[in-house]
Order: sequence, then structure tokens, then C-alpha cells
Amino acid sequence: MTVGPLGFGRTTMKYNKVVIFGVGLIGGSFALALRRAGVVGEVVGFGRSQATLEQARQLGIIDRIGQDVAADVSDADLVLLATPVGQMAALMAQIAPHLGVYTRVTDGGSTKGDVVAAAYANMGDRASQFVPAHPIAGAEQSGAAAAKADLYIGKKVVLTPLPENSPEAIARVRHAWELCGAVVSSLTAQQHDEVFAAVSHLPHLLSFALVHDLAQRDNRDQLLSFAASGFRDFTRIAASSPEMWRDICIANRDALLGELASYMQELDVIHQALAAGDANQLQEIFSLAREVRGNWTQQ
Ligand SMILES: NC(=O)C1=CN([C@@H]2O[C@H](COP(=O)(O)OP(=O)(O)OC[C@H]3O[C@@H](n4cnc5c(N)ncnc54)[C@H](O)[C@@H]3O)[C@@H](O)[C@H]2O)C=CC1
Ligand SMILES: O=C(O)C(=O)Cc1ccc(O)cc1
Repeated sequence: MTVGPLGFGRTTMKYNKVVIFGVGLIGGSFALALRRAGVVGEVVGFGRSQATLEQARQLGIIDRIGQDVAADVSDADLVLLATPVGQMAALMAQIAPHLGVYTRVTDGGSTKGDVVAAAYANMGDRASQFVPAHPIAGAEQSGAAAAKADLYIGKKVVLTPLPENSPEAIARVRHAWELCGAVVSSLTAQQHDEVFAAVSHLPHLLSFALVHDLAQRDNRDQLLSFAASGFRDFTRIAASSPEMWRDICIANRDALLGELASYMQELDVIHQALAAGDANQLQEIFSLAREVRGNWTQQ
């Protein structure tokens, strides 16, 4: 079975050629997941570092390292942009003129408003072939060596389709993520960025901030030597890629600033309660948080 005009509507589509820009955790896992599903012919990887691409080839993530973007995207069934979000505008400009008529493009970026704006600014009419996506799956590790075929199984992927996308383009991209094992839903880009500012971008910012604060102290080695599992849980995500998180924070800064302001207000309330020795208020705050966190299960 092939993907092409006749491939749409069949129960399982085969992707003869998948091209990945950024063969790291997200791009590499996408390739491995499609391979595991047995639906991909050839996987071609493009990247910034030849050594990483060679590693990805040796790990069996990609079949070959791409040499010619124009040639490789012209007959690709599917293109995935899986670089830090700050790199995507330039890549879109590079691929757009060469995309085949039946080539569909998706991405794995953690922010969507900026990525959608980049598509409109850099892809012209070809933006209709781009269906933005965000897999809510990942880890603090980066790079091809961290890629896993089962990363997306049972995890959410949020699509933020463009009005210009055809139902067929959306269905194809949705299907690709479903073949990776994901549960796909849709939001507007604005809804997406507001939600993830609160539950992902702010927590990462806070975790980086705590470790950064401790890191600047003269006695940091002593402090870290006594830190236990609470510290480990709160700060695991501070081991994430600085470049990736720099780009996310800058891209979603409006929503993130709103969440930061709200969090600072909360800290202010806690600060006042603590300064006043108001044990009841602290208990109320901790109890509500404990109840909500205790009832939360990752869906
Ligand atoms: N790490 C995570 O848990 C998650 C990350 N994301 C998003 O996925 C994207 C990729 O993140 P990861 O896979 O974690 O990062 P990664 O660091 O593992 O992989 C990114 C790859 O992109 C390559 N790259 C950078 N600039 C490039 C360019 N201009 N052209 C081609 N390749 C380039 C890098 O060399 C690297 O191999 C980011 O946009 C991130 O926001 C989304 C969900 C989860
Ligand atoms: O490491 C973790 O727990 C994460 O939260 C991974 C993650 C990072 C970025 C995303 O956009 C989505 C998921």
C-alpha cells in the first residue's frame, strides 16, 4: 500500500519515505515508532550535527543521512520537524518550495502559536500541507540515543490544525501519530499555548530557577550532597535541554509571563502566611494542593 491520493481512507497507510529534521528524542522516537508499526519504507534524517546523524543511522533510527533537502522532501510522504522551535521558521522556508503535492508536514514543537505564525510567514500556500502537532511525551534526556519506539504509546498528541488544512491532510497526520501509539486530540494554537504555559512551561521554569539559585551558592556541593527524593522529583526536569527550553520560554512568553505572575502572587500569599506564623492558612493551602495532586492521574 502506498500513500498518495489513493492511499487516503485505507485502514493503514504506508509511508514510503519519511523525512525527519532533528533526529533527537522526539524525531528519533517518531521514526522508531513508525518502523515498529511496520508502515515506513525509508527514513531520511537531516540535522545540525553529522556525528548525531551518524549515530542515529548506526542505531537504526534512520536509513540514510539526507544530502539534498529539495530532492528529499519532493517525494516524501511525510516530513517531521523535530528541532527546537526556534529553528523551525528557517527550516520551513527551506522546505516549502520543494514539497511534493502529496507531502504532508507535521512537527513536534512544544509551542504552537509561534510555529503556526512561522508556517504562515515562511511556507506561503504550502502552509496548507503543514498540520502542527505537539506530542505530550518526552523526558529530560535529549538526542538520538534517548529515542524509544514506545515513547508515544498511550500518550496524548495535540494537533492545532490550520483552517487551510484539508480534512485529508489532517487525517493523514493524525493517522501517523496514531500509528506511533498516541491518542490524538485537537486544540486551537492559543488554547494549546495557554494550557501548556500552566502545566509544562511554568514547572520547567521553576525547576531551572531553583537549581540555578542553589548552583550559585558557595556551599552548593554540601547542599546537593544532602538533597533527597523530594529535591530529585522537583528538579528532574532541570536536567532538560537549555536550548529547547530557552526557545519554548521565548516563544510562549506572553502566556508564561501570565502564569509566572499568578505563581508569584501565590508565593506572596505563602510568604505572608509564613511571616505571620499563620499555620492554619499554610495547612489550608497544603491540604487543597495535596487533595488535587492526590486525585490527579495522568490520562
Ligand atoms: N524533550 C521532550 O520531552 C519534548 C520535546 N518536544 C519538542 O520537540 C522538539 C525536539 O526536542 P527533542 O527531541 O527533545 O530535542 P533533541 O535535542 O533530542 O533533538 C533535537 C535535534 O534537532 C537537531 N537540530 C537542531 N537544530 C537543527 C536544524 N536547524 N536543522 C536540523 N536539525 C537541527 C539537533 O541537533 C538535535 O539532534 C522541540 O521543539 C521540543 O520543544 C516536544 C515534546 C516533548
Ligand atoms: O520530562 C518531562 O517530564 C516532560 O515534561 C517532557 C516534556 C517536555 C516538553 C513537552 O513539550 C512535553 C513533555
